[in-house]
Amino acid sequence: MPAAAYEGKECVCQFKRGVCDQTCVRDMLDTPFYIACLKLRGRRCLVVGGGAIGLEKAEGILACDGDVTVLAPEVGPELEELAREGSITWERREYAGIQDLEGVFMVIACTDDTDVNIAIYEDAERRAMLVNVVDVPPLCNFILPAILRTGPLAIAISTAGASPALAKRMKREMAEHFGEEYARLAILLNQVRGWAKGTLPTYQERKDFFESIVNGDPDPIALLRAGDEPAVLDLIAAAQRTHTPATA
Ligand SMILES: C[C@@]1(CC(=O)O)c2cc3[nH]c(cc4nc(cc5[nH]c(cc(n2)[C@H]1CCC(=O)O)[C@@](C)(CC(=O)O)[C@@H]5CCC(=O)O)C(CC(=O)O)=C4CCC(=O)O)c(CCC(=O)O)c3CC(=O)O
Ligand SMILES: NC(=O)C1=CN([C@@H]2O[C@H](COP(=O)(O)OP(=O)(O)OC[C@H]3O[C@@H](n4cnc5c(N)ncnc54)[C@H](O)[C@@H]3O)[C@@H](O)[C@H]2O)C=CC1
Repeated sequence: MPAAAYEGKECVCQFKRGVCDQTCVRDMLDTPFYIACLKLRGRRCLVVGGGAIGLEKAEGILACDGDVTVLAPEVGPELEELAREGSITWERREYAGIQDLEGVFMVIACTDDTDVNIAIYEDAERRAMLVNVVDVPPLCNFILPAILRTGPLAIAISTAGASPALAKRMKREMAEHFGEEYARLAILLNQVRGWAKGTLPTYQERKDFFESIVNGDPDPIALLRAGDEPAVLDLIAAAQRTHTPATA
């Protein structure tokens, strides 16, 4: 929806309530986002709200080995099952204040109560921690991109909130271009990282080694696409021979 379409309408983000003045729409496109990959394994992540959106967020965090607590008086059957099997912790009550954020790395708020969502955002900001209130840009200090995952590869697409629908389309199109062969090549190259670090003394030499394979002739991606993994292993072995220092 073009920004002008918000004018004079009830505020979509519900933060300011009342009529939208487009502040958050403008702010988002003016915000340079710092893109990072978070390690959630073993970290406490709190999802407040246990509806369809809460489930989606809990599953996303679980897929990254985060330690998920869902805080909500009512949850859907899937979350109930995840709690029963011990995959998540369900605290069956309402959000009670900043003490609920103690020891928590990241909080995602998806209740259907705007006042609660605002309180969570403000408490989290007071603690300088990560907070995302789903679909409410002014109540997020990080936003979630659309992600295409294949093995160790993750391609994240953000439109800075301009159009999540477009991010989803781009994800589909990326999937057609970047298939399994890229993930396989990443894995094969990871297997020689130890060798490279132990054998090639400088960053420049390691860079030259990896780039000679990735951008090599024959093209390793084309070889993998043709199902010829042995040829890629040969390519890697040949690069190892070429790049090994004479004294090593
Ligand atoms: C800012 C952000 C904050 C955040 O939530 O993190 C945000 C905000 C808002 N989303 C809205 C709408 C929709 N969001 C989706 C879907 C996704 N939204 C996601 C992220 C983000 N959404 C962050 C920015 C991402 C970026 O950088 O582009 C994705 C990528 C990731 C995820 O959520 O995990 C996930 C796709 C995942 C996937 O499938 O891969 C769909 C489509 C659908 O539901 O299928 C629609 C309807 C179509 C449309 O609007 O485009 C609205 C208007 C609400 C309204 O109109 O009421 C707002 C608020 C506003 O615009 O004011
Ligand atoms: N369902 C959808 O497709 C979309 C929903 N949204 C928005 O995301 C939010 C969540 O959506 P749903 O999961 O569908 O909502 P829902 O109504 O199914 O779930 C709301 C959850 O919040 C919990 N909750 C309410 N007050 C609470 C409190 N004080 N403390 C802790 N938990 C509390 C409820 O117990 C429930 O588990 C809503 O604001 C909705 O407008 C946004 C985009 C799409």
